[in-house]
Amino acid sequence: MPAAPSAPADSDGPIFLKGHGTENDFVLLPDRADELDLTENRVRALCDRRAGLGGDGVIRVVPDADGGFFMDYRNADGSLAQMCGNGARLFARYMVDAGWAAPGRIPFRTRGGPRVAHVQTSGDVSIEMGPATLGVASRAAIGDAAFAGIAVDVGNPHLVCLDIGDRSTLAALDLSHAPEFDPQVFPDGVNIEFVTAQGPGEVAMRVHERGVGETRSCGTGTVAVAAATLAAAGRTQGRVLVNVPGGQVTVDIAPGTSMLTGPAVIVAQGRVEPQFWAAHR
Ligand SMILES: N[C@@H](CCC[C@H](N)C(=O)O)C(=O)O
Repeated sequence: MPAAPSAPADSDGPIFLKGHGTENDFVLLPDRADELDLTENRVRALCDRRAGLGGDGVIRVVPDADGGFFMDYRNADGSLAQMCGNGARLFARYMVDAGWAAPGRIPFRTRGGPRVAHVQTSGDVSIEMGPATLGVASRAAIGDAAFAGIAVDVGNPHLVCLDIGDRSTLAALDLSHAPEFDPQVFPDGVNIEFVTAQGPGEVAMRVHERGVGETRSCGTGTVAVAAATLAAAGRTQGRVLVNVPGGQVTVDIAPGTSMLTGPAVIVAQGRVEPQFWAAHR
């Protein structure tokens, strides 16, 4: 179980934890005193997979003045995002394991609005993700190949491309570069999911994340995909199992809200070296 760290002094180099949710991996920075100066440069340095700790993003875990908690999520390129579903599970797992919150129902804030985690002493974590709102039809392109998609807002922006072919077509997509998208529909960039059906209530997807690149999972993306999958079948609620390269999550869509359930794994903890922290100010 992770220890509840004492207040990190910015000059000492902060306490960190490393973990993942379905292999979408993050550096957690517990910041009980809300004093860490988390610059874009520091986020990029921590997420660097060769010269840093490595991660798809950084999450600062911060208490709120009202006794609640704030998930300060940053993408690996240093940009801010409204919400991160896999990261939220890890954030909530940390708070329970470290004794910041009692097991059970844990409300918290994100830039995308309030959310609620459901965490027990062990096992999967569920996050009430709010509404997944379907928007306009749009397109993604990878080289000469175009894919019809639909915009879905899960607090952050997604472009879900359903029925792109079979599993081998999905596996063959080149996501080493960002797919093209319509900047008029997505002026702030977009996370793009490519999806194939796998049977009743089950799909497989790959994702290219805004501010990161291809990741092995995206929690908000799985919720967007579940909502789009159900809508394509004329449904507004139901359960969808979503297979991602890093594992499987369960998404329950209901009118006006959604629930994401999956693993949250803390792998290690330590302290960032003061020299590293100072060098990337
Ligand atoms: N991996 C996340 C999503 C992180 C934010 C995203 N890259 C964005 O910029 O919107 C998830 O699990 O939801």
